[in-house]
Amino acid sequence: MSTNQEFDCVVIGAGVQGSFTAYQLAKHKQKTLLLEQFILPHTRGSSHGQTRIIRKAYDEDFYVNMMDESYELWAQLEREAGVKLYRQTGLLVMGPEKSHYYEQVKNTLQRNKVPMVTLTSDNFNQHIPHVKLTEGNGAVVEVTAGVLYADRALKAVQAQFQKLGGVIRDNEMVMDIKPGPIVTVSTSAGVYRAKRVVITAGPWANRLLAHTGLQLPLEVVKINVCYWKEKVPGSYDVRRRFPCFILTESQESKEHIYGLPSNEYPGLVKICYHTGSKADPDQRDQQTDRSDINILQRCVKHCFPGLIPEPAVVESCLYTLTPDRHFVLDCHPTYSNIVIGAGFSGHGFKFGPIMGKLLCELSLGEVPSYDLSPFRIRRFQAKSKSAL
Ligand SMILES: Cc1cc2nc3c(=O)[nH]c(=O)nc-3n(C[C@H](O)[C@H](O)[C@H](O)COP(=O)(O)OP(=O)(O)OC[C@H]3O[C@@H](n4cnc5c(N)ncnc54)[C@H](O)[C@@H]3O)c2cc1C
Ligand SMILES: O=C(O)[C@@H]1CCCCN1
Repeated sequence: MSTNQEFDCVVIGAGVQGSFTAYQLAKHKQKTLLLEQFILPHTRGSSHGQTRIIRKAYDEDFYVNMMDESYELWAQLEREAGVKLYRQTGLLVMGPEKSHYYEQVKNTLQRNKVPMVTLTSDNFNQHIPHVKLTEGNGAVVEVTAGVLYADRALKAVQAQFQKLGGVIRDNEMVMDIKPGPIVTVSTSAGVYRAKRVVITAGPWANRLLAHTGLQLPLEVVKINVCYWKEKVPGSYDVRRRFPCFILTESQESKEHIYGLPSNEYPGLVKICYHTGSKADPDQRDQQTDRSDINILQRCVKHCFPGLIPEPAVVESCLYTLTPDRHFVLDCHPTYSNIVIGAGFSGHGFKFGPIMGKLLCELSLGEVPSYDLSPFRIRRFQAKSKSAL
């Protein structure tokens, strides 16, 4: 393909958000190019890995409402692609009974009539074996939550995008963006012109936005993705209906600790800490701080007696955090034909299908299907530096 072509839309970044956005644009008959700096599939950004949690257990109604449709869109992709992407496991949410966040999650689930079971200290271990419920903690199970097969999902949505006539060019880094009524996108291999551009560059978002004179208050942190060995094989196995879980906070940690049943690596349970240390996305593995792993070890020792409290495998991933941990879904404040999806703050994968739909709507100048006020750039007013 000549590298001097014109498109209706160029999407920059083939993570889960860019891939679903490109897929939605192609569904809307837009001649779309999806650009990715690395050879696909890769493990350098935020969307890689075998599994992610899908849930409605949030403290905000707007996330629960979006998740209603997101589940439907995940099922639609499963049908179109003929692959299984979702496995229901339930989600165990544990947290201090009286803490604001735990109470908010419980109330939001009840208010939105999300199927859930409230456990007590008396019946907890009948439902959830091999886990210790800390004194003073409450526990609810969100029934329809489960596991998304992340790598498989990326492959599926990118394949559907191509089947719809979409073009993916990977191993092609975007080096410059020249805004205008027709945007010029220069890459390591050529120059493209497009009526509209969507920037879904994950941890590299601010690098790209700099070409448009905009910086957002985003912080990139490295996540140590830890897997812990079962003392008795199968104790925490997805086939024994062990659920995903979130421990909202504890003595050891102010941030969530979360995990999934042993699945992708037989006999190993993925348990991570919901933040990490500041990292440069291109130097991720120079960041060697392991204080998060120490927090996880104390939690595993205290709450998961059936696991060896030393990670058997440690992989890594990146979060791009906004100050309020809500996403950025908006048009560029100066160039309305440049749309931004960024700052997914470690919890955006499950929303991929909805993010694709919303970023596509923004790009086409349509009224978004949901109220995007929690996600608009203006909320950072004092913080976003626009040189223009
Ligand atoms: C360990 C971990 C656990 C998580 N758990 C969950 C979970 O259980 N449930 C959930 O819903 N979410 C979860 N998340 C969050 C979720 O994975 C992310 O929010 C989501 O993947 C972000 O996707 P993205 O497309 O914005 O970013 P990315 O996947 O990073 O995609 C951005 C892409 O842009 C490309 N790019 C950047 N710059 C350029 C350029 N100049 N030219 C071309 N391409 C470029 C990058 O190479 C990358 O492929 C987790 C994240 C991590 C790290
Ligand atoms: O988005 C999620 O569901 C997971 C678990 C909770 C912390 C963020 N990542």
